[in-house]
Amino acid sequence: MGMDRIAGTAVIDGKRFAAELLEDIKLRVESARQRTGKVPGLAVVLVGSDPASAVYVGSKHRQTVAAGMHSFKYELATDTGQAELMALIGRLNVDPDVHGILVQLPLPAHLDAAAVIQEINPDKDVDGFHISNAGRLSTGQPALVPCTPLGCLMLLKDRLGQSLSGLHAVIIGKSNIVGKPMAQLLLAENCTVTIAHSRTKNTPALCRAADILVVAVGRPGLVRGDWIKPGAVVIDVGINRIEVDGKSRIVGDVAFEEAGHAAAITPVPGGVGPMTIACLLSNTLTAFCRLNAISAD
Ligand SMILES: Nc1nc2c(c(=O)[nH]1)N[C@@H](CN(C=O)c1ccc(C(=O)N[C@@H](CCC(=O)O)C(=O)O)cc1)CN2
Repeated sequence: MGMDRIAGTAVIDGKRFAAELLEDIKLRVESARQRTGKVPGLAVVLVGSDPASAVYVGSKHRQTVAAGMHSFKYELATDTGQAELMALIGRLNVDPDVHGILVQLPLPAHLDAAAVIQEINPDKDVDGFHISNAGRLSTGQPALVPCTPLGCLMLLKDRLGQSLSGLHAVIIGKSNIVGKPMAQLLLAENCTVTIAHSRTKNTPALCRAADILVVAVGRPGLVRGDWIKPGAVVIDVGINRIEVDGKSRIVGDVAFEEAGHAAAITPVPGGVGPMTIACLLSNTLTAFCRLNAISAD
């Protein structure tokens, strides 16, 4: 995978990696279609009018179609009730043309997001958020894995070679959709894993010992340059929208311009974000193949 450099640091081109992955997925979708006569279908449910969510759902729809899959988009009003949303999921669970289901997060505050996630058939849970998939991941069983951590792992393995064994990985953030599954994935790679969070007292010191640093907090520029161990690989999951000179831009959780002594770092935008969507399509193909009892190759 191609990488540019800032000073001595390689910039990990997640956008390019994701594009290459999507080309591979497109070929595998066509192979699956030839073998089964069916096309993988992804259902995306958007509730409300959050602008960022609308951008991401639009991108998921376009890339699903570009990969040769069927995309089913459901746009529900902000005041949609819990029962109505649960009923839609129930219909999608048994729809033979739907192999992947996701409900875009965050949901409006009146909705019980945990219950919504639990309503999804685990075999169609292409976000990998269902308790069944989270439990399978934590116990080393085959599971649908959350898209962002899966994409981060792909970038790390591409950068560090296929073995991460023995490396010290520090993850800042303990969310169910990134931090916790990221820790499980790196533990499965035989990393020594530390999870730091808002109550951790010595986060900068922990980071300075990290060979791999994954930051998933949602605070712009939280990680300063002197938190980064020389030669470390930094994965910035942050997507923070800020105003600079009256213009809106997206920045990560790491002070990118201070990370010159890292061996490599993902940019924001153009790093982890595109991998999230590529891994969603990979998960949808995986779910399709399992539901149709064929190999994913
Ligand atoms: N049901 C889910 N909801 C959310 C998830 C998820 O995995 N499943 N993750 C995030 C949002 N997200 C996907 O939904 C996502 C975020 C960012 C990107 C991305 O490509 N970002 C670009 C910049 C795009 C922009 O201009 O904002 C980049 O980083 O280069 C893709 C998907 C929360 N919700």
